[in-house]
Amino acid sequence: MAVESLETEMDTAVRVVHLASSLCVKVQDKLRLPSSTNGAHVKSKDDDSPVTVADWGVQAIVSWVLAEVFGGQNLSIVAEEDTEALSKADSLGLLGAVSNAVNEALSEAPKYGLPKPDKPLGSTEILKAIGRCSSVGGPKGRHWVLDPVDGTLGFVRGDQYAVALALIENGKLLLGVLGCPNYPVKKECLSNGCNQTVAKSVPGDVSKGCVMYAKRGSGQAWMQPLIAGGIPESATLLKVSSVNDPVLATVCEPVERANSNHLFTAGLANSMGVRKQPMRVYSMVKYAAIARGDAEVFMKFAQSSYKEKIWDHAAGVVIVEEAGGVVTDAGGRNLDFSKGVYLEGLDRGIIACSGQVLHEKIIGAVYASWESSSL
Ligand SMILES: Nc1ncnc2c1ncn2[C@@H]1O[C@H](COP(=O)(O)OS(=O)(=O)O)[C@@H](OP(=O)(O)O)[C@H]1O
Ligand SMILES: [Mg+2]
Ligand SMILES: [Mg+2]
Ligand SMILES: [Mg+2]
Repeated sequence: MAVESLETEMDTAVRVVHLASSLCVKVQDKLRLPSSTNGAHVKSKDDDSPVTVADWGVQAIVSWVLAEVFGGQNLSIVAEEDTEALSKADSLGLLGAVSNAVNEALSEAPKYGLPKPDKPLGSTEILKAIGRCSSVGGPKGRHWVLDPVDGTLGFVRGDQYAVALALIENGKLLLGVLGCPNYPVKKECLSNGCNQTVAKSVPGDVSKGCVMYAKRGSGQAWMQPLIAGGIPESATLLKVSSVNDPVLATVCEPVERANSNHLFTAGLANSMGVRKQPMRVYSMVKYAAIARGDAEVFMKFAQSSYKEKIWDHAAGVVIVEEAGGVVTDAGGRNLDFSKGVYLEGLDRGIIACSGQVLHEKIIGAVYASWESSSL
């Protein structure tokens, strides 16, 4: 496939994910303070999932920066959050906290090679930036796809989460960037496999994280360390694991049983000969783990009533594929980013693998287990 230049798009996306990740680090630090000072930072959505100052804050700065760089007129951003809860009369404190986080981050933007506003953004401008991200994507045109904080549950628990930004054009992925502020460049720096970095964290310390990025068709995926107050000069090339024996493979999956059927994936893993315990990790850090060879398989089988959203996968898929991996649904088909907000037509679940050999074994195990369960 011909590689489009996309220089400004990639450069801006990487820079803004670094900046957004630094905002998240600061907000997550605040969440560790005694409850009297952090109450304003976490809210419950209608489906009981959490949303925080960081989710809205990241959405606001990414939207503002993209509009500055590419012009707001024809900009299409498909993103998770909206302004409803923030616009309520009793949400002034929350909006104030989002405002502070956004303006603090944007004041640092020039250090990241990004524009900053002439004066701090007011509440109206912040709500406008968040609200601008209400595009529904689709099969035509260019759409940015943003999950401002993926794994918000992990985020509020002081654990793994990711900032995920991707670009699709005519339904195809062009690029993806993943900020993983609690996923150190070297996995040995984690205190407990891929989970729980809390023990080693120092407030305000961004050096325990990384940012990954890849351009479709380049055959390359890159990783940079997250550093304080700017962008590092170097990046390292990522490569998926070469392990293709299930006995040696590490399988990762969502932490919450409600998000993926642990029993079913344990059966699949067992039937193909996997021996290691699953690595349960919040967020798209699972894709990051596959891309850089810390794990070989990521499986997610949500309840059949749940529809996967494009922002939960877009950035991770392109990074894993360009690092040499394979991502499909459980029927072996590519994920379809052309149908709007949802991954319409997804066959049962998502399977990301370091290579073809393991992938074929899992698809085979899914068929076998599905057939035997309907006997
Ligand atoms: N019921 C259900 N089933 C499956 N998936 C769901 C469900 N509800 C939500 N979500 C989406 O899952 C995103 C978090 O996925 P994770 O893989 O991080 O799950 S887990 O927190 O580790 O269990 C999470 O992303 P964020 O909201 O960005 O955190 C949701 O988009
Ligand atoms: Mg998400
Ligand atoms: Mg999210
Ligand atoms: Mg959410």
